[in-house]
Amino acid sequence: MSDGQRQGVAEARRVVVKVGSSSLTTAIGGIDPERVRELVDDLAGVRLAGREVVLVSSGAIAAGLAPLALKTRPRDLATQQAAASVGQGLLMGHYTAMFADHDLGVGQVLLTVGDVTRRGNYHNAYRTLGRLLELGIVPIVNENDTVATHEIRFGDNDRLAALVAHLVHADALILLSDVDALYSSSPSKPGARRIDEVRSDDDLEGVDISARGSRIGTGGMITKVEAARIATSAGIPTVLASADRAEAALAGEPVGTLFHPTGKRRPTRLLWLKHASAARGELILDAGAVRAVVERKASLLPAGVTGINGAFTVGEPVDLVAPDGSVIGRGLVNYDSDELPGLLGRNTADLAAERGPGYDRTVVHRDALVLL
Ligand SMILES: Nc1ncnc2c1ncn2[C@@H]1O[C@H](COP(=O)(O)OP(=O)(O)O)[C@@H](O)[C@H]1O
Ligand SMILES: N[C@@H](CCC(=O)OP(=O)(O)O)C(=O)O
Repeated sequence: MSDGQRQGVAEARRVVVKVGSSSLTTAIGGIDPERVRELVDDLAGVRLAGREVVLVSSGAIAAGLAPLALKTRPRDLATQQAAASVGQGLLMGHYTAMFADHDLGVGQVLLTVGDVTRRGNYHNAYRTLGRLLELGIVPIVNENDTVATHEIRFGDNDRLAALVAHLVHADALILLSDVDALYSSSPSKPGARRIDEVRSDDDLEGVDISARGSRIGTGGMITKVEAARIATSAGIPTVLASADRAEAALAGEPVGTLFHPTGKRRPTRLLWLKHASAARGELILDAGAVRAVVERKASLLPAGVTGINGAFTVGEPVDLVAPDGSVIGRGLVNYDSDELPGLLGRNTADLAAERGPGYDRTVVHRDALVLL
């Protein structure tokens, strides 16, 4: 079974590979060209063997530190963004030159949460990545750090990579880091045990992933395990391995930790909605609306909404809240928050007769809604 999954990784036609800052930079920050070259050589080999590769690369902020004479990763968002702005170009410069040595072209794709939660932007991102792959280009994805604010940040590229893997219908996700596998506790602790395979959440019980990662990386092991859970829940096998074993991991050799698929592929946009979106507000439902949405999988109509919180516009994610305060789902709302108060509790036919045909629309359509 595990050999089968490794075989699946080896045969994956389309792979998303994520590499962390700590695997691309020197201990004091700044790009380490040798490490970038080793990675590029491995990925180019895979690409030239006919497989499609999407690289999700961190390292923009780390690469921008030295040129700005910063000794450590800045705490404030504006300076992080400035560092990312300087570093992203440097990083792409290295990738462009090094892939060109293999006669391969690269394309930069910078994404924000909104790009993958709003219907139009999401299709756009999907189309662009698909076209780049058709053209034989290696897309290099990062978060668009220079414009992302706290509210609209993914914050970590591990989760972004899992969502990109789902977006491009990847057959495997490879998370490369400075650690060679998942351990039962921080590998620096005595007695930490290597975990070769994770088949379900049960295998993660008692595993301590709380220790902070490298000084250069952001998420540590928490975001990697979360990314693996997102990808495997959507049917994508995931391997966590050391960056210097990229070739072996992609060849399906027994390196790192293999996370087995736990679920099946689901409509892509809804996965984004659940894992990548921060709710911009809340809709408070009455008991009948909760039953309709949860049991009958119906759309939410104005008649079942008793109140709203927050400020949001059409197409943004909102939480659906039951009368007892529990969040039952998340959906993309069809009205602006300032329009809704006058519509609450009203019947759609009456609203349409009174205000015009546009007012017979749902507040959240069932196709744009996930239950939590
Ligand atoms: N249970 C664990 N198993 C493996 N590594 C762990 C664990 N808990 C914490 N870590 C830490 O997570 C680090 C990787 O995270 P991070 O530095 O953010 O990497 P990256 O820059 O590749 O995203 C490892 O170097 C390790 O010290
Ligand atoms: N977008 C940021 C990376 C954020 C991040 O997740 O970093 P890491 O934990 O090193 O994968 C950058 O390029 O610096």
